[in-house]
Amino acid sequence: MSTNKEGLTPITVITGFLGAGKTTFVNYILKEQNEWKICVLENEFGEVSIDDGLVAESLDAPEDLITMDNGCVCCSVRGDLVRTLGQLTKRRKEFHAILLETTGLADPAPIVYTVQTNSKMSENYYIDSIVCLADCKHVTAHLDEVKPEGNVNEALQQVAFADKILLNKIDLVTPEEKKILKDRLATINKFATVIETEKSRAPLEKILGLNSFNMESILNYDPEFFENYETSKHNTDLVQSVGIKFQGNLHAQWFNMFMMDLLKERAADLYRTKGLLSFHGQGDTKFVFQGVHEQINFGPAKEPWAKDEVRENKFVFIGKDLNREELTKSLMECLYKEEAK
Ligand SMILES: Nc1nc2c(ncn2[C@@H]2O[C@H](COP(=O)(O)OP(=O)(O)OP(=O)(O)O)[C@@H](O)[C@H]2O)c(=O)[nH]1
Repeated sequence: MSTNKEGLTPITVITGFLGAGKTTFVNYILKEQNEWKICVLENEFGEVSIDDGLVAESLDAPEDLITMDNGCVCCSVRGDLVRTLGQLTKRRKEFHAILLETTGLADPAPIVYTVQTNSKMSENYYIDSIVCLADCKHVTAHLDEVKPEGNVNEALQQVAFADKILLNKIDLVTPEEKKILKDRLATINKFATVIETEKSRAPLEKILGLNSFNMESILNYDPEFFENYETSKHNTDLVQSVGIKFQGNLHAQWFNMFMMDLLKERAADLYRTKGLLSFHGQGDTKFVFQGVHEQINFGPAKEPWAKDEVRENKFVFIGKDLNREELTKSLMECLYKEEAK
């Protein structure tokens, strides 16, 4: 490993707004980087956890994935993150690197603050890099969002604090749109290295083990950083997460119609949708559903339903003004019923 912090364990903090490609990036690293033993800390915004299952499929050992589920890591940073990294101290020398995947609504500032100022953290770990995934198609709208007084714009903070910005999903924009976006990002953060990616596939020699985290550029962005970030300043109440779980097989056509109608009306408000689904007539195939606003990916999971696994459909909707009862009712109506043949 090329690091000047011998003896400490490097942490790569992976940030970026909801659906930008963070989990795709973690999975890509786990597949590409075969020589390193990597520990993944996963923190997901959403009442029902789906990403941990998708990351676990790429790991050799299940104990190398630690899920932090006591809320958003930047809000509970002194609790969950400090405790998790504290417990990991005993095992940390087993690992070449730690990947910390934050939620799409996390402000990286309190995380940086804690690792830099908490002696138990700084005696064992250091931040190697803050990598921000930026979804070329949607990041501008999130950067433009005006937040109520006293609340940070998380998308802006994520870009501002990064030393690497992965301009992801370049397949979804024109060269002109990409140029405008690059110029915009440079007005927020002119220090970060920008790497264009599709499916988060950045050359890893440009990402890992470079000790590229730069406190100076952060202080340049926010000279009062150490006074400002003892507590988190984002408000997750502005965005709702509705998690729904139920057993049974879905009717493919009814579910498709439900999703199409929902997106037609609510794509702008629906930041993120995720699901693990069981369909009638599809045998043991487990389906994964991934949506970012109007952009939907749908297909079979890598692993089918296991023999003794309960076939529970799981959905997460993250966005504004979501109605839990309505969503639950509409989804339950998509269940296949014998008499509906
Ligand atoms: N078209 C396109 N889709 C992509 C690209 N990269 C990732 N995706 C898709 O975008 C969706 C979201 O990707 P994730 O990796 O789950 O995003 P995330 O940032 O982890 O999402 P959250 O954890 O919910 O914040 C998935 O359906 C991915 O397959 C890309 O370069 N192009």
